[in-house]
Amino acid sequence: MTIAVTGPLACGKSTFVRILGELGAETVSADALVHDLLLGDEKTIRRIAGRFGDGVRGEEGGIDRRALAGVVFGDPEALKDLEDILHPLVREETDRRVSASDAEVFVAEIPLLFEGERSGQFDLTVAVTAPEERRRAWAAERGMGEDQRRAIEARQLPQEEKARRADVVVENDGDLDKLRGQAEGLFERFRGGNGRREGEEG
Ligand SMILES: CC(C)(COP(=O)(O)OP(=O)(O)OC[C@H]1O[C@@H](n2cnc3c(N)ncnc32)[C@H](O)[C@@H]1O)[C@@H](O)C(=O)NCCC(=O)NCCS
Ligand SMILES: Nc1ncnc2c1ncn2[C@@H]1O[C@H](COP(=O)(O)OP(=O)(O)OP(=O)(O)O)[C@@H](O)[C@H]1O
Repeated sequence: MTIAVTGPLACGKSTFVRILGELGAETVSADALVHDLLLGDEKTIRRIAGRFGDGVRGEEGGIDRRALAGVVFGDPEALKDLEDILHPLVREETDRRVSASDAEVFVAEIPLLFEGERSGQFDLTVAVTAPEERRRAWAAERGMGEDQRRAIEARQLPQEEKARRADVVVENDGDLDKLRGQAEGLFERFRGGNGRREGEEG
């Protein structure tokens, strides 16, 4: 069974997917694939430095993500150019991993799942949501400025809309033990190939 997990900025998607991985799912993250490309894929690094200048190069030869974030979050045209470079590569690698997998449960974390119209490729879609003030606090904790947070949110559908489109909604409104319990409950359903239960919240 293939499952796509999405959700807004700092809602706990990666944590939820990590728990599913610990329970036995094979997992992939679009954000992590991007980070790998920016760290070590020479061709991609050259294209991005060519478009955005050597100021976005890091000291170790890869791209400095913080510098690049400063350039693209807040400039929709620049962000689109970056997405045009990265999204086809991320899509290709995700598809390759799904096809190569023989795992009973395969989980892909895709922040722009519904914005990119990719949801039909998966057996089931899950949206993780969290109270807004909590998401803001988590974003601030990781050093993200208000302007950057707003720019990212402007590029994404509101979390209510993501939740409306998803087959299953996981409300991350408690502690980590609660989230683990939610993941365990869903994983048991996924394993039976029985994730889709219309209208029910996870
Ligand atoms: C700008 C970059 C270098 C910043 O890296 P950094 O490590 O600082 O942030 P990170 O990648 O963790 O992203 C922070 C948050 O923004 C979200 N986000 C990232 N890119 C986008 C985007 N194009 N549109 C909307 N949200 C985005 C992420 O899902 C995450 O929630 C990086 O996010 C990037 O290259 N983004 C463009 C590629 C992309 O669209 N990625 C989204 C998944 S494919
Ligand atoms: N239920 C929870 N209780 C306590 N902390 C949590 C909970 N869920 C997530 N967190 C913490 O909140 C932060 C954000 O979570 P996480 O990185 O999983 O979110 P994300 O949606 O993947 O973020 P991003 O949008 O940056 O990719 C992390 O520090 C994580 O440990």
